[in-house]
Amino acid sequence: MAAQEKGGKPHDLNCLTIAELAKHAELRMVKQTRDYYNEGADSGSTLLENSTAYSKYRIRPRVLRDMSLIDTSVSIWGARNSVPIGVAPTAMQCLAHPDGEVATAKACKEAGVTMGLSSFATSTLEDVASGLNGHPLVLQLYLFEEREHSRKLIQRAKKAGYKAVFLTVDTPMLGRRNMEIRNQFELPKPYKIANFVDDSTSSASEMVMGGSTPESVQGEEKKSTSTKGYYDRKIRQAPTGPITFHTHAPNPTLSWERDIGWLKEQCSPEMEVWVKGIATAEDTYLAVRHGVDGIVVSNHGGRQLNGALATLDALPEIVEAAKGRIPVHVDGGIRHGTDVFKAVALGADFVWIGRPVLWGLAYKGQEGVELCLRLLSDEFRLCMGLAGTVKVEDITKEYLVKIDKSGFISRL
Ligand SMILES: Cc1cc2nc3c(=O)[nH]c(=O)nc-3n(C[C@H](O)[C@H](O)[C@H](O)COP(=O)(O)O)c2cc1C
Ligand SMILES: CC(C)CC(=O)C(=O)O
Repeated sequence: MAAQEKGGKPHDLNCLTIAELAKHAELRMVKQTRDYYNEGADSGSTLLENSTAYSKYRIRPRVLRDMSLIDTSVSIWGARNSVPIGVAPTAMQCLAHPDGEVATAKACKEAGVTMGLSSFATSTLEDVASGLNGHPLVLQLYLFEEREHSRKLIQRAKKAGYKAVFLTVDTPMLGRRNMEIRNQFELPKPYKIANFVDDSTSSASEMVMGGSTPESVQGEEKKSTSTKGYYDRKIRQAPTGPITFHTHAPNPTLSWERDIGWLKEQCSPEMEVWVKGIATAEDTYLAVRHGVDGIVVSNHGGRQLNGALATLDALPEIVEAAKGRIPVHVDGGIRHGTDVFKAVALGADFVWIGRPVLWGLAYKGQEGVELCLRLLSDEFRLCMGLAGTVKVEDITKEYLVKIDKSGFISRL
């Protein structure tokens, strides 16, 4: 069902909001995928609070300003992004739709937004980049203990024209996701963790989750062809989380001192180095001191440390600590154009969207991702217009108030 929106693409009358998109997607995903995509760690309280934090703020709209020429775009990595919104890296998108990350990338190009590709994508980074003609892409990295895997991946990303790497720093071990454990998550055939399929240093193309017990580690041993060192590692990793993925396991040894310098050397000069998963002012100072190019305030969509602060609540101290020296992006719980406005008003330069994109992909492949991005972009544009802001730079904390539990309203 479709109706023509004035001057734009047709509305999908079955799906006018991200909440409706989530419902459509739910019907199209098998249980294992739905649980993997939608779950948070432990009780899911951080997952929930990432979204509800937005309702603590209300907008102070200004009126009688000429709103006929609104510019929602921002500059990022030398290109114009149509809105301050990017697609966050999320693993294994072929679970949502057979076209997976390639469809997401095409939708991003169509919408004029940047895409983040997960290291654990089910499409190769080259397939995702091909045909995008320089449209900005960033590669999310898990820096493995075996540096060779990461080094190769970085070289490939440089060659394919990726603009930056996002080192994920909130995952020294995997958060506890109980539904994954219960479902004994397994990446179904024929899908592969595509970036490592041809990696001769390991056999990292299969993935099993849900194995936090020594028994399930043993279970996977039967499926694997890897070396003894690999099993040693898995056994060492096993009690720390519900996920095991061959030699490419979460790396508990990551540190500012040893790893950031190494990563910068590997990426320089073609790609910037960002860290994704910053949640405090203290780590923001360290990020600046270690020369990273930017940070993403993130708690991994509530999938890692449950009980961590909602990202919107963490944002102000981080913006203050960064003092404009490096860009500050944020993700987590963004489901409305007004959420994007509020995050920008609190000092974020840019926001990233995770699950809604997966829902779009599950709903209608590339078309569904385009729909997701269009809904958020249209809502953001409308919010800017109704709040009285013509350019993204106009959106400041002057446009927000905070409302506490008893209804007390304070200016920021
Ligand atoms: C299914 C799923 C897979 C994810 N995979 C990765 C990943 O491979 N690497 C990473 O850094 N973050 C990953 N994330 C976290 C996202 O990049 C992002 O931080 C989070 O989804 C933002 O929250 P939102 O889903 O509420 O928008 C994943 C999130 C989901 C939901
Ligand atoms: C393969 C996983 C480690 C991907 C991830 O980051 C996630 O599921 O949150």
